[in-house]
Amino acid sequence: MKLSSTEPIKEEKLRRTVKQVLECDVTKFDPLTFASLPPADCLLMCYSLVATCKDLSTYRAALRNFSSLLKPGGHLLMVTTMKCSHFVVGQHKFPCLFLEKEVLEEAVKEAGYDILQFEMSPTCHANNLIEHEGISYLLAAKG
Ligand SMILES: C[S@@+](CC[C@H](N)C(=O)[O-])C[C@H]1O[C@@H](n2cnc3c(N)ncnc32)[C@H](O)[C@@H]1O
Repeated sequence: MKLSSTEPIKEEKLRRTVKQVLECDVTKFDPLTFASLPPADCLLMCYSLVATCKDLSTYRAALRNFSSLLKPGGHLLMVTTMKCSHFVVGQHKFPCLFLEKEVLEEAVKEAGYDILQFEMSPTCHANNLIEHEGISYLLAAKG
């Protein structure tokens, strides 16, 4: 992979900004088992829940568990591969939760959020390691 000339600067900035790395298990009612943090202003979830949850009820529960880390009025920013059936890592093929826009929005609302913005990009990852139809960007506020 070729890095752009701004990558070292971005990496340095990120390393300065990140203060702590914590273990998190979204399948647990209390996802940060070994730590206690004040409620966050913002949560960022990228490509994780569809890869982690085997069905919709697990997905809904994980979203609720994860959201317990956010303060009321705080923001959730979620990036999701849409209509994804599987992804490949090395020799292994993993199933992915197949999500459509309406189902995703319903799950987010059910977890106690007001959706502020939802955008779909038809852009797909340019390789055959993942089968999907676009990427969604969702911004929501916790009620
Ligand atoms: C497809 S990767 C996305 C990684 C990263 N967020 C990114 O954007 O590149 C899915 C991630 O979900 C994490 N994961 C799997 N099970 C999890 C769980 N129960 N709780 C929290 N994260 C989990 C994996 O460790 C992995 O990093």
